[in-house]
Amino acid sequence: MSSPSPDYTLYLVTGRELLPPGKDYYESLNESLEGGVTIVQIREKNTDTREFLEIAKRSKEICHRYGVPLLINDRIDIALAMNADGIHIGQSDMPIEIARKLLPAGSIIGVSVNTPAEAEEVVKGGLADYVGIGALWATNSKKLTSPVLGIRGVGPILQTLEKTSIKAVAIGGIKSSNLLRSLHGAVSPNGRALDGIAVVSEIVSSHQPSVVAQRLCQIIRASKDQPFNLFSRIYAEPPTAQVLVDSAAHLLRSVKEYRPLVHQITNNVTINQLANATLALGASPIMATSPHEMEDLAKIPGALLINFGTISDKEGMLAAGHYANLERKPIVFDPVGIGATAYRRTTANELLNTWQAAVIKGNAGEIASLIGSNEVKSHGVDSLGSGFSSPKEILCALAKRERCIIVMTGETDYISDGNLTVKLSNGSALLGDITGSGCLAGSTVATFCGAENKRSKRSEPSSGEVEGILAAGDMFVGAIAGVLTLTIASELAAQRPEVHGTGTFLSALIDELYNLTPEKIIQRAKLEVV
Ligand SMILES: Cc1ncc(COP(=O)(O)OP(=O)(O)O)c(N)n1
Ligand SMILES: Cc1nc(C(=O)O)sc1CCOP(=O)(O)O
Ligand SMILES: [Mg+2]
Repeated sequence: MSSPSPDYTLYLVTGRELLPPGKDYYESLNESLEGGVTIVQIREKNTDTREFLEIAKRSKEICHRYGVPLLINDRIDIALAMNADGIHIGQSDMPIEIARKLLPAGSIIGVSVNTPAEAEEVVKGGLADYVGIGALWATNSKKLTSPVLGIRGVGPILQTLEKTSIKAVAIGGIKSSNLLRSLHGAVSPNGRALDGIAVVSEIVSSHQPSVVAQRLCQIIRASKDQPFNLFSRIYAEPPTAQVLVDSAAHLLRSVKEYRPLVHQITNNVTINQLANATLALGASPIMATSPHEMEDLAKIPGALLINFGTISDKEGMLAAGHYANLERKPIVFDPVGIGATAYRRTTANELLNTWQAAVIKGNAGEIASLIGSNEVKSHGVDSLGSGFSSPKEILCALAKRERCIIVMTGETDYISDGNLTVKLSNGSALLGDITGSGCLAGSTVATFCGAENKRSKRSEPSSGEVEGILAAGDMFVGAIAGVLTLTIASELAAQRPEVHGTGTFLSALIDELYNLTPEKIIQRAKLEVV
């Protein structure tokens, strides 16, 4: 019977050159294992064979005290000489066919991959136990010969493994600070996630490797326990339209109770409108853009809206999103006009590669550009035509790929978390005649996501439960609430006798947001689960 597959959860690759001054290597290894490291690879790039062999033998003794397998990097001779549990080889190392022949049956063999094609080769060969996918982020611990993948580069590689038993770890620049982002985003479109994370410097360079290892393990195990979509609360059974409307309507009370700070990096066309809409709902807007204050700002409870209408603050957007993920604040991303220019598309990719959005909101043209569909065209920041023939299919696919809630605004609005999709039919035609109605939707969605985040953290869950979630709370309901409040307020505004055009409509709209109540939302909401 073949030996059980190793636990790849927390994969330590050693690097003695990175030890803190005075820290003994064997002590550090022992503490790392105490902290929860589940598999170890000895990586010695500039060590004489005799010394490497000695280190490998002693390391194996220590690892086996914890029942942890010990692998050797590159050097099959060393692995054979000290009867290692396996080896890790890269694309330019000993071919796996020869390694498999030389090593005892049952040895663990891992292969580095940087592209789906390399992963497909591994799958075709059928000889590897796992792949090391890297480099995920930039790293100083190895001179890279292949491009840094970024989060969005891992999914397609995992997709090639979907129907196999080959395990996968990611490696390269993974720290406690980007671990949740890495775990959440590194998933194939069909939900195949990583089996573990490989680190060198985050553990080796620490004076307290057991503390670091323990925390990394806690986060990795918690995120493995989380359902596919880490944002929307997984319902015992699919909620009815009425349950969703009631939840969304009553979230208005949380906005007024918690007055969440809604940090909005937006464009100079609509900034004043968005700030007033946020205030009208009872929340507190801050429109800061400097990257230098994002770390502090992210600590203040609430949510972050990133609307790249004028993309004049990219550095601020990158920093704000990074710290919002760290502080587990929901991020609403509005890729305004993404279909209009190549620069917008590459910037959106860069932003989404750096941080994980809780909600992505766009019109049909922007959604089409994000998912790479030609069915709907963009015209500048607007969308052309009557929309998708199957909006639910498009939104579910995008939600699964981006691992977040997708909001598509238009004459009819759609919201999906990849499993559940709702259609919302409220709204006055005058919304389409004023500037920034789409931007307003992003702002109201961020306002309610911020309130929901605050509400759901009211009773701090056990740390394990929060660890695995990037932004606590039901962002699906937050998104529904944001769209419903804006569209229902627009209907009420359009009916007011003093409204004779877009100018009076806009001020009436802010008034109606100010006077909105849960009852009005429940009474007027036109929402159906599709
Ligand atoms: C787990 C894991 N993944 C990738 C690597 C890199 O291996 P390789 O490409 O052979 O590069 P070197 O480590 O040999 O420089 C790894 N070692 N471990
Ligand atoms: C050993 C190794 N292999 C990589 C790859 O991309 O294959 S990146 C890497 C070094 C990872 O070190 P750190 O965790 O300190 O960034
Ligand atoms: Mg190698």
